Amino acid sequence: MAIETEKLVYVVEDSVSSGALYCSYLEQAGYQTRHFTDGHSALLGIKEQVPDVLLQDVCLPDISGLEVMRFAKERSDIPVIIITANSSIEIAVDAMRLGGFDFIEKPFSKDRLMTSVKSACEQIRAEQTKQLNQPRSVASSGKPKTVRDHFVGDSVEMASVFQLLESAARSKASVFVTGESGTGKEVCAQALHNASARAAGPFIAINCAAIPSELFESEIFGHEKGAFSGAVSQRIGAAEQANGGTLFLDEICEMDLNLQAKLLRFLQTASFQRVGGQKLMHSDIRIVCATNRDPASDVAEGRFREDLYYRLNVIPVQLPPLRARGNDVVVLAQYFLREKSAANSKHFERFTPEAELIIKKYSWPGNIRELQNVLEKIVVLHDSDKVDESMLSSLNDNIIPLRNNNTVSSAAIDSRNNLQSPQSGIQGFQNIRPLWQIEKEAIESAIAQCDGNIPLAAACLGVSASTIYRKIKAWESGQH
Ligand SMILES: Nc1ncnc2c1ncn2[C@@H]1O[C@H](COP(=O)(O)OP(=O)(O)OP(=O)(O)O)[C@@H](O)[C@H]1O
Repeated sequence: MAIETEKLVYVVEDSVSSGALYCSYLEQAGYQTRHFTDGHSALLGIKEQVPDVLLQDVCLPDISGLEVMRFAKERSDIPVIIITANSSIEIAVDAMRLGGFDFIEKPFSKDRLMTSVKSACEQIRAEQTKQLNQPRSVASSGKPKTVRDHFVGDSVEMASVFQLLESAARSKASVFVTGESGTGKEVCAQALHNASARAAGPFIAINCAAIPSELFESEIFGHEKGAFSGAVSQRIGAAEQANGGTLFLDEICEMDLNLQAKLLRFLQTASFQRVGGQKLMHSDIRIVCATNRDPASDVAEGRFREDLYYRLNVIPVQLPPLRARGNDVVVLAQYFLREKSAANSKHFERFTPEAELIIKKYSWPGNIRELQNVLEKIVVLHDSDKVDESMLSSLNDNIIPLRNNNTVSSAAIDSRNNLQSPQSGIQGFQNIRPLWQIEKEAIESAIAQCDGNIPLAAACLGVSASTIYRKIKAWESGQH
């Protein structure tokens, strides 16, 4: 408490009355404040003394708010909270990408303002603690904690991802992770959380594809006892559980439009009500969301709200597929081989050069999850110190080998393009069944063998449970 009450906050807001109001809220909570009504006087003030936190409007009468932010950040990497009107939200998003800490939209409540400033002060405190502890942690662990610690692989292709995550870790900005299934989107969200000032807080993950739409609101915002039939006791939702930490919303594009509106309101106000509740609750969370779809086309087709997408996509992170990560595939294969070998008391140590070549050439449509599963199977089924070509024969049966790192063989593409619709059948090939039918049967058989346990069936099939839920949904709606 003592640290927060000593903090100096500069308020840069051209409206005299609004600025005075923000200052009075802050002073009531014990912060010291200075109010500037234009950009130039703010620059002079910063030159004289850099504040601990800068709270600033992006639209100023003389210069751009971004210039004030840049000027302050050149002197000291302080948290900058951007105030924005709905019409200037694009500038606010740019400011976040340039290192802003948080942005709040006018009109906002006192609570929204105080939550943001408090969270900025917590970030300062966490950074100070990190700096104090660094010599000790460097000595004990060999290097300070970064997002890279949670990822195996160090390809050039991933370097820009790491850089983006490192800067995102220092703010409260929403992060939108896209990438094919199994590329490590959840690993990414967890890494971001662990490297941020919120690391000591909770990390709550929700899979939007796995929750029936009628339970979704309660899952995120909780409910009061008796709110609906079946609500036998009060339930704390994910938004409340994640207070002070990170809420990871996986498969966000599966979220129902109705709930998207509620999530948007929550992002704008940082407040919500439990289902059936009257009380306005507040929660200070960072949202990380992910999808393996193309969110922009979901927006274009009206399945995803554009305004929500805008707020979530402040820091976009695109995870490259495994086949585009250069030598990472070999590094990851070696890592999983050692890990699975130790877990199964086996003695695998390496790959033969031929096996390594197959691993490099395979397209890995299931990405890292598939690689992990293939190696686990090999370790369980064989006893040796090396993985050879024969152990990877299942890959040869099922794959379209890559000509080079990123492109599928053009002969394979040509033959696909020449196919007629599977239902129509091609003369002389009636025994060949559509792939979706075979896939559906394989999935249904796995679910039956696992007594209806979809996550277990998904694990056995080497895909995520959300992939199965998505396919079931598609079959139900007559798509495949
Ligand atoms: N760089 C990495 N290093 C080590 N393990 C990884 C890495 N990336 C992913 N994994 C592992 O691969 C598996 C899949 O990762 P994750 O669940 O994060 O993928 P995803 O992209 O979220 O998948 P989906 O879209 O299907 O939900 C997990 O077991 C994860 O631990």
